[in-house]
Amino acid sequence: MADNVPAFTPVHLLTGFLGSGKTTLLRRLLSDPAMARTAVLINEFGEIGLDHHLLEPIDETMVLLPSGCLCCTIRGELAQAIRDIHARRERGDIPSFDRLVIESTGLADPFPILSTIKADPVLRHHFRPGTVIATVDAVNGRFQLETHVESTRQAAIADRLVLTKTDIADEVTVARLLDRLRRFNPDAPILRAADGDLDAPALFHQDDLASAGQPERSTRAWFRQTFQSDDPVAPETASQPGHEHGSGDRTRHGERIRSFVVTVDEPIDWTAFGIWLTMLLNRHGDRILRVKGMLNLAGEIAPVAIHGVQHLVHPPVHMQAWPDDDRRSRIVFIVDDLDSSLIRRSLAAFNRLAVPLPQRS
Ligand SMILES: Nc1nc2c(ncn2[C@@H]2O[C@H](COP(=O)(O)OP(=O)(O)OP(=O)(O)O)[C@@H](O)[C@H]2O)c(=O)[nH]1
Repeated sequence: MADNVPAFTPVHLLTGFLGSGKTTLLRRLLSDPAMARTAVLINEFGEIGLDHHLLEPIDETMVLLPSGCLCCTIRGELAQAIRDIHARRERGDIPSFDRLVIESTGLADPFPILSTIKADPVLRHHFRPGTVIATVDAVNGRFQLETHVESTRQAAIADRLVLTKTDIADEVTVARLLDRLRRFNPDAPILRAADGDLDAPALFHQDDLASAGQPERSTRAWFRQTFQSDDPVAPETASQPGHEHGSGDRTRHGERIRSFVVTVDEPIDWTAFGIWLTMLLNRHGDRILRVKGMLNLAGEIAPVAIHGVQHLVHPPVHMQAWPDDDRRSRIVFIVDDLDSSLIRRSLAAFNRLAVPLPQRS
């Protein structure tokens, strides 16, 4: 058995709506030496995962879960992945770790993820639920809270809320968002990602030091009470188009929200692409929940990462190197009730570069 393994390893959950800054925050937290002994599980809603590439570097304590959403379609895989990483730690096959962080998809309902750890007969002897951190996008957050119940649940259950993008949001927007957040999560500390002194210990360490069996803190207790009642954001009762609750597998993202990938074989002209993306998000931003990609730009040796969230286009980021031999540009879209062929056609028409793939969903 590996040395210095805590009796109950905390499993922290990093949640937050699509594009709200989970991976950015995780990358920042993992760069803190105090977070060295951390294993990470990443789950993305989409045909191909990019976050593990965007996090670089990757080692064997970082695991990309199968595509699908943790809260519904791949809960079994989550339990299995945690069991696997635990077994590899026990055998000394991977560096030992003191905490596990799960970055969930931006559409995940956090409650079933936490329940998985408690419900699994093996996991509950070695792991315990840790801190739930939810990122909330200061620019898009209010709209997302109003239109997507997943976003409300994520913020409601959080032990800590991290407000992202306050550097590009105006104060009135931020104040309104804070007011709304306080209505359904009155006591979680709210930190701002843009503040330079945001540190990992403030988010995690308190929990890591807690002994097993410590009473759960007030937010989660409040969540449980609330969600046993008929509160509008309760998982048992909430319903909205695109997130269906049936019997059996209780939470499945419905037909409206879908993901697809557009790949482009030839190097892309950045100016043309930038204009196309800006126009696309201007026109359809309400229904394009997320776009992210790794582009092979003409004249660049390494890929460039692009991010869009609804109407917002973030500045492109130059990555250090290609993560594998595939040199195609890959652009992942998560859309709400928008036809993928429209996007494929529009990109193809714009610069005649898009190579359509068969649509998955
Ligand atoms: N200006 C600014 N941009 C931010 C901040 N946090 C994140 N971003 C940008 O927002 C975009 C999305 O960030 P990600 O960290 O990929 O978001 P995510 O929640 O992991 O996205 P999904 O996994 O797709 O749900 C990126 O372009 C980030 O650089 C912030 O505090 N300020």
